Amino acid sequence: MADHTEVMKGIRQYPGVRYPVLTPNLQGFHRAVAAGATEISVFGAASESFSKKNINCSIEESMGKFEEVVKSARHMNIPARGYVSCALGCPYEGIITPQKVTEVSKRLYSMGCYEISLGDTIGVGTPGSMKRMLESVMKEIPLGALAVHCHDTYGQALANILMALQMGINVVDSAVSGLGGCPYAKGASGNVATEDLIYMLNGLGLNTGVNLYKVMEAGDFICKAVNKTTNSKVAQASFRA
Ligand SMILES: CC(C)(COP(=O)([O-])OP(=O)([O-])OC[C@H]1O[C@@H](n2cnc3c(N)ncnc32)[C@H](O)[C@@H]1OP(=O)([O-])[O-])[C@@H](O)C(=O)NCCC(=O)NCCSC(=O)C[C@@](C)(O)CC(=O)[O-]
Repeated sequence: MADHTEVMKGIRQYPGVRYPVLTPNLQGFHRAVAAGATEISVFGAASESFSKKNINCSIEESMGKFEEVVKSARHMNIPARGYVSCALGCPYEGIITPQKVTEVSKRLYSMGCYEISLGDTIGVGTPGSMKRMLESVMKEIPLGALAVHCHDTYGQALANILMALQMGINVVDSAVSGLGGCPYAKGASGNVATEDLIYMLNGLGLNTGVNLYKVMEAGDFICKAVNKTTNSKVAQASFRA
């Protein structure tokens, strides 16, 4: 968390692009706003153990902190997004019930988060568990306020996303080259690669407005910059060709 001020100051922000900043508490919120953030995100979990490991507080304590952040954001007309980590499984507790995910999602939505991103943080989900979890959450939160955030540790991300799309979800988080991953979810790989997601959506005839080739260029650039190899199958296949 400590360097997000530098990141915010270092990026060139384009109109029409959203740059939400992770702010788990008021301190982070004020720092993010001072650095020019125009959207923020609070990030809770459906697992007590992960909440304590990731943000050093219980789920209940985190809700108190998030309420302060979201209230301050609303006063400043800054949109607030909410994440629920471990929505399909926890590295410490294993299976997480859809009811628990729904309970945490409802808390975030009712405090004022405009969208709830349901995170399969360690990528253990399958289309079956994604379906069961979404069936539960969708009973309590409008479809238009839901997103999915799938890590690809077990190679299930695109299948899980397809299940979510077929159930009406139309906001999907991804990361170029499949970079990322949570430092407190041991062994978790990055989010689904944006290149692979765009390739699948294009194949479904869904217009994302995103240029796949430009994403691949960006992926190639950032992998070289951080000395990583891409996790994108589309990029690997395309660069081999
Ligand atoms: C939340 C804390 C800071 C609590 O950490 P803490 O130790 O309970 O906080 P504290 O209030 O005792 O402060 C400790 C130090 O952190 C500083 N501090 C306090 N708050 C902030 C802040 N907001 N931004 C920057 N610095 C902060 C504070 O100033 C102090 O600095 P010191 O005086 O020791 O120099 C810590 O647990 C933390 O940084 N957690 C985040 C870890 C992380 O980056 N996790 C990955 C995020 S992505 C994710 O969670 C999953 C997601 C969203 O991607 C979806 C999914 O895949 O599931």
